[in-house]
Amino acid sequence: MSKSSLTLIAGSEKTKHALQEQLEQLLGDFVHIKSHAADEGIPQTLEDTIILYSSDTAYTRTKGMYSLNAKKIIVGKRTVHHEYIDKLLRIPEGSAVLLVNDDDDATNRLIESFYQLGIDHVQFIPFRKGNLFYEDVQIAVSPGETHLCPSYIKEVIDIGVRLFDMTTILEVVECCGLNKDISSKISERYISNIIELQRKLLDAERDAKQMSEHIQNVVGTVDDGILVVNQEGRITVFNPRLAALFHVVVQDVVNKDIEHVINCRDITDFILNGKDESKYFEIDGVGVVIFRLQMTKENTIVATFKSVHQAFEIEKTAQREMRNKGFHTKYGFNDIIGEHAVMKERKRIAKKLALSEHPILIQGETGTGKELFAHAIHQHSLRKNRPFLAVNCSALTESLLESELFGYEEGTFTGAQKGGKKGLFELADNGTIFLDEIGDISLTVQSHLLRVLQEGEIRRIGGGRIIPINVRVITATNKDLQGKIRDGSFRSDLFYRLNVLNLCIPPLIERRADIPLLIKHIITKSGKWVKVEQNVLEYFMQYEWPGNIRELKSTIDYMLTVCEGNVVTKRDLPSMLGQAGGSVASEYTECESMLEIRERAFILEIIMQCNEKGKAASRELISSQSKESDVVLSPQQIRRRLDILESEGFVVKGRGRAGTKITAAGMEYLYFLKSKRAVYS
Ligand SMILES: Nc1ncnc2c1ncn2[C@@H]1O[C@H](COP(=O)(O)OP(=O)(O)OP(=O)(O)O)[C@@H](O)[C@H]1O
Repeated sequence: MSKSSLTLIAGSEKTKHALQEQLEQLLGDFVHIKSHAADEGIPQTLEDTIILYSSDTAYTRTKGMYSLNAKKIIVGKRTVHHEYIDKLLRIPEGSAVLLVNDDDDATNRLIESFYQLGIDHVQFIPFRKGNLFYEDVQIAVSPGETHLCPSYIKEVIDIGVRLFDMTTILEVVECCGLNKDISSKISERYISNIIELQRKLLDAERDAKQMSEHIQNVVGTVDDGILVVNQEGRITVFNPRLAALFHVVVQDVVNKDIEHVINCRDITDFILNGKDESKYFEIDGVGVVIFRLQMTKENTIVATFKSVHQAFEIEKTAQREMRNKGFHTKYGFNDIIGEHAVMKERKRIAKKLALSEHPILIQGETGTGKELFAHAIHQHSLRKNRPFLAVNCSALTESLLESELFGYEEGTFTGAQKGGKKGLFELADNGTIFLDEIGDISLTVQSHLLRVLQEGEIRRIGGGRIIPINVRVITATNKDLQGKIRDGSFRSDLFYRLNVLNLCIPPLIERRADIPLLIKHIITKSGKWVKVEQNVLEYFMQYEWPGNIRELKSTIDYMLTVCEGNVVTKRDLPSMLGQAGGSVASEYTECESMLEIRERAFILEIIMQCNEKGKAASRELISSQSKESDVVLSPQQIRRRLDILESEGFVVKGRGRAGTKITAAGMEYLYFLKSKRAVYS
């Protein structure tokens, strides 16, 4: 079959090329195509099977210029090149868009065809020659006539030459008398171009989806709660951390109105309309600071929820750094929780005592916070920038305590450090020394200490050199010192030296109203976002707390470790609560001494902390941490103790680098040891 023939007549050369290319691509295999542009001049005689005009304008502009002999004349209809539709759809909704073409009629027709194509999210304004300013217009669109655009317009989208639409192509196919197979092949070619665009759009959509999933995953790993709301107050981002805080499921809250999800007016008001950058809130007893950021360009608000615990952690790291450089206090009066009138009064008095230079004796039951007060007093004193050194007198043997306190000269005893060692009194010079459990020191150490206090100078063990010292002494005990004086185990002259100022800390049962506050404080510091069931609280309010706040703290720590989900229930109570001072000890092998209790508790505590962080608890790690505590243990000593703990079923030792793990029985035992330690006397 011989090829049909077609002549294309276009207005401009540029249009001619673009349309010739389109026709070649679609019909070139079956139709012979020639083309002319009015710009270049058209032959006097045009003779062909089909004469195809690029547009109405091309037809009316050229029709008298030549003699015409054709079987069929077609005036083509054109539409936006599919590749540009995507660009047009990306113009922000509601924008005013100037449509620039070289002919007013063509401009109007183009606008009409845009609307018909469904590109109606913007408002098209027709360009008129001679009118160079269009108010509020920042974007222009032009089918290849961009040189006509007013120069102030920032963004010009060139949609290129528009191509023949499907109906024009089908009309040509019909006139050429091509068989069905060929005509369907041609329409498939036309459609495949559109499918290609669709594919690109799908690719872009998939990329965007992947990117959004990636961002979701990143947001999911962040330790802070993240919330984003759009201008209508609907939630667009709500990360899992936040879902845990509000006890909701992420999928259920995205796209919901923020006020339906967070039903605390103060919080939603702050997020939506707050003037400050950040604000503190309590959400189900958890202290958080919300930081808000208004993203004006995107019309969204981003709120980050930071746990107060993190702030504590940062502070702790900073304090650790400080301590590495010198010896500093860890706590101030603000760390002592207690709103009960007696506590308030004790804090007021302690602040006054802090400012004097005299020794202070702090008395109170075990775990009432005596050490905490000692720290706070130093921090409030004029010596606050000088060292603060604490020593637990009951944890050391007599000779070790002496050498720790007063130091020794080189060669004093086997194993003594080369060059001798400074004692804590020397190290604390111009600062404060805190002697905890002073009631437990031997008569020998008592007389040594008395001499130091009377003379204001020390002599290292094994040395003759006198070293003047300027140290303020704070002591603490849970023992009845007067009773000890009566039975001759404590020197009265030392007592009067130490007890110049006296502070008595009340036990927890005398200030039960502080229990909820303390619970909240302990949970917040643990970093867990959980709630405590009302009946647990009621139980806590009735319990005697012989180990005071230390016992309360270790009970809550235990419950936080074993509880499931976000609520601490009565099920999580340690089975031994209330029996700490009672007969339960018979369940476990009796510890020989307070030191053994401390050692076992220390080792188990470190293992539990490591396990919680997913780290391996090696002997070396436990040993190195022990150096910073009041139980110093070598890796060999730890090995022996771990063997015993394993034989008792409290730990499981891993091979190689796996480290040791605490068992559930071990956790209960740890709790028991802590409470035992608390009531031990
Ligand atoms: N008022 C309080 N506010 C917050 N935490 C407290 C308070 N009192 C005690 N604690 C916490 O309880 C635990 C025991 O406190 P501390 O060691 O100061 O007690 P203590 O009276 O010195 O005990 P002991 O007589 O056994 O040496 C610590 O973890 C401490 O931080």
